[in-house]
Amino acid sequence: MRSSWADAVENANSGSVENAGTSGASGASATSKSAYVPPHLRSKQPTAEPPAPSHTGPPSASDRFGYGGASGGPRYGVPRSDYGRQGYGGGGRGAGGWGSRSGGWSREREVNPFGNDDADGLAESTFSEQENTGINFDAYEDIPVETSGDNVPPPVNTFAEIDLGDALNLNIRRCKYVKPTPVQRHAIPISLAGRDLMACAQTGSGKTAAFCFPIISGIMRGGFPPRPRGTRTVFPLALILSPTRELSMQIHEEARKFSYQTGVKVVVAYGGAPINQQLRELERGVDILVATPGRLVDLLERAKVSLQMIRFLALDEADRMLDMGFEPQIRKIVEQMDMPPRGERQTMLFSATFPKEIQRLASDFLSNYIFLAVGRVGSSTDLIVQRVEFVPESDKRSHLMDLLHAQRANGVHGKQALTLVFVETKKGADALEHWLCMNHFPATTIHGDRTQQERELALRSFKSGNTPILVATDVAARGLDIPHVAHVINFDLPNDIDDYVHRIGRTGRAGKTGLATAFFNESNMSLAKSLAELMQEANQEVPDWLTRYASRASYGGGKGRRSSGARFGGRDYRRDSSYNRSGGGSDYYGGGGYGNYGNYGGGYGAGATSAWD
Ligand SMILES: Nc1ncnc2c1ncn2[C@@H]1O[C@H](COP(=O)(O)OP(=O)(O)OP(=O)(O)O)[C@@H](O)[C@H]1O
Repeated sequence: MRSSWADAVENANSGSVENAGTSGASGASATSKSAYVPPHLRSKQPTAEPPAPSHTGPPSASDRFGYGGASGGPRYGVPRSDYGRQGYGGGGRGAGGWGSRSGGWSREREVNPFGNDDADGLAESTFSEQENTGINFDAYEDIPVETSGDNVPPPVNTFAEIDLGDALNLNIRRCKYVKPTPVQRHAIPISLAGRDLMACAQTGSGKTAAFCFPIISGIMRGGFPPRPRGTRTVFPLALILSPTRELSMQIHEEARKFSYQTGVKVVVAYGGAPINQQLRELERGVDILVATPGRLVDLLERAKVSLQMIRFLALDEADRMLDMGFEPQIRKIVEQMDMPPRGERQTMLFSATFPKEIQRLASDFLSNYIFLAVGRVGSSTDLIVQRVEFVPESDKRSHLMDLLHAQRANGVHGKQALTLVFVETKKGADALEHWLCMNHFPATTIHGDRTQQERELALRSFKSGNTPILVATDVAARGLDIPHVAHVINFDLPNDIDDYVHRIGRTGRAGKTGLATAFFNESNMSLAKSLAELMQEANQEVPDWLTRYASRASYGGGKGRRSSGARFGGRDYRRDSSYNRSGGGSDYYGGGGYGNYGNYGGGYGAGATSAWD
């Protein structure tokens, strides 16, 4: 087990903030956590006013930041010619904040997403070598990093090396981020240089900030162009898409922290919540729109949102977004509406897993991109101890009970540690929750058949520890950053090894350690080989019986979802000769086309989208 950057951050902060590195969606401070109200329940702007900002206004695009020359490239230099046709009011707000937007958001009214932090004290200090030397990043020194593409910008070691701007730097400090994580070290300079990026890095390694920082900084750097007047359509400058409502909410919360007092306005839109509230929020002004695909398509079809001013497009969990369930919607949003084409916008794709077939598909959306893999593509972090136990179907409940009893006995003051239990079906989730509650284990569920309000309530109750057991379907498998999840139990294993990687990645985040237990039986044979390989790669103890199952050739490969050998490639598909024979389309090593896309089996059947979105 390694210690790492998050532990080191805590040390550097002298333990003053518990679990500073895992503040995540629920807030960088306890104050922001308790003040949280889910977006769909916000019926009006909060009345509580934050203290007036100590500085006078948002940065000017031209004079505030010392961005080196054409790092943003010609993409954002001049407003596109069609802006003039829309009846723009001319003045706009220039590089100004929301105060100058008619009927809009003013920075003075911006709710402090950090709660009552010591902003003034933080403002006085700057990043310094001294702070960073206290951090043990050695654990990551040997992490394999692969980059490919033309003229890859070099990585940085500190935030101070990159000019993200004063306001954003202050927010980074408020988040207690002392030093960039490995993926941030590489991805941020690449994105700041204006390059398209396909980035793969392990779960919990800070990918959200890796795409948010360049977007926020890029918007500030490029200035806030005037938007059309006389229309209720809104024109965001950046779009961040994610597969689940809860993940979109979390990214929104994070992005709001990062963009606090920068003048950049972040709005979220997702399904299952009243659209009118989201429309009102959008009409108050939006620079960065975080959305789930289904709700966005709805907004686009109603002409409430136009994508014609998009400069930045980020797909979080990009492989999931381009898998069968979402790909048509993503294609519609990116290619068939009014979004500037690739090459004109900057596109960033992030995930912990990136099967080569999906890489090929994703390359349709990218232009002369850089591929970045921090750690092996699709690998799990070795901060998570993985255990696999052979448990026949009929014994699963009693086995779970044993685990939970043991955990409770070992817990502080007999308290149950936060435990996330993954099951395959929504019905199975409800049944298990009921059974757990009957047996005096407080549990709740999150799955696609629950109302959005129930889902959010369940998540809050779990995060707070009031209901320390969350039974979930794959809707909670990706991206959710829940501090203190001690144990992930795969009560039912998924069909696909990448889903397993994401599920167990709900623990062992931000450098913290975690435990993952899987119940394996005959129904999981198709996963044996890839599971054994994954565990081996993450230096885990592989039980002999699993090795034996894995060695049986007939069980290899895993339900045809992945072409064999693709998984642990850990590399850019453009370098793989077998993927280049079809030729055409790609702007690097040939490639193009849809490869094995039609072969995708398992995973998410038709109709899954609505449950996710
Ligand atoms: N530079 C940093 N220093 C300390 N903590 C950080 C830093 N960057 C991010 N974090 C924290 O690490 C945690 C994980 O980050 P994040 O949710 O972005 O991971 P991720 O790579 O997107 O994970 P996943 O693959 O599961 O989506 C968060 O709590 C975040 O606040």
